[in-house]
Amino acid sequence: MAGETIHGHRFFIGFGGKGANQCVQAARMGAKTAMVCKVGRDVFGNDYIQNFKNNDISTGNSQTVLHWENAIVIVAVNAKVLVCQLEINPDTSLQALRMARENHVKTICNPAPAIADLCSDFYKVFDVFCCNESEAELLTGLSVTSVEDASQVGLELLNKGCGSVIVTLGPQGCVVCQSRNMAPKHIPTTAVTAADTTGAGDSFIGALAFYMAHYPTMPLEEMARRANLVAAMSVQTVGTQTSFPFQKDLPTELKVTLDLKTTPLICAQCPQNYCLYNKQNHFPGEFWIM
Ligand SMILES: Nc1ncnc2c1ncn2[C@@H]1O[C@H](COP(=O)(O)OP(=O)(O)OP(=O)(O)O)[C@@H](O)[C@H]1O
Repeated sequence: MAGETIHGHRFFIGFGGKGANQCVQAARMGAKTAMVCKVGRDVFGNDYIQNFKNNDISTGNSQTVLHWENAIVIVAVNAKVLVCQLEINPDTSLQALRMARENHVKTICNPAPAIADLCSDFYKVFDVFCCNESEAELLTGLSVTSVEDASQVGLELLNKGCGSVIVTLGPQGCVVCQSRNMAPKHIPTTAVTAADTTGAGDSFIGALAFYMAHYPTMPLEEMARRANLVAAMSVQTVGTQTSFPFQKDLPTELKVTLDLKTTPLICAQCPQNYCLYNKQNHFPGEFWIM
């Protein structure tokens, strides 16, 4: 009842915010990451920034502020991938996405928390639009309860101007739609025993950002398949950031061996210099540096 004092059984504070979670997951996969944000100049803000540092995330473009004020921050764009959400003023995200595009930086837009009347420009300024079922519903007005529904909203989002769309579907994985191949593709995930699915979407996006940065030529479906598997690992442990796997926890198939980054692996089975990391995931025409 409202106003009633009751006994709690557990108290837990964890770091969050979608952007922060996604950044932490990408960093744990091995990506060089930076977070651009403002936090309050207080104990929570300090701990928040320290958490980024603990995860090897650069905070040089983040600020602690006493009073919330608006400022235009021009960040020299020197990144492979930019990930934006709608947790800040959408105009700011839109501007950042435009700047990234002008500077040939790949972009992921995660329209969360979703707003029904998202400016139509939004659908045109990023490379990948990644949303969950409820966000997809709010943005399109179509209900999403199945793979078929997700395929339908994916196509609807392509009609709004998106180049590539991923709709995540919890234990059913995700659906990928691309304007250059209008057939939606369902990418299932492995069945796991979920302990806590909070933050699964952020783990998925962090992993996706990592693959986009490290394997720019990998097909989006393959990135989504791998991101599914990383997110599936995260749901097996309680907590949000605390459940996100590190590179060392990943099965070999999902790993990038960073010290081999400059050593191309040549595929002996191919007539050309294809790089083969895993025989199951071989994409002719690509040269991967692992
Ligand atoms: N029970 C599960 N089993 C396996 N994988 C899961 C499960 N739940 C989520 N996932 C993985 O996580 C991805 C994102 O999940 P979901 O669609 O639930 O995102 P979300 O609703 O944004 O999550 P959240 O809001 O909790 O961060 C899925 O595409 C899938 O890869």
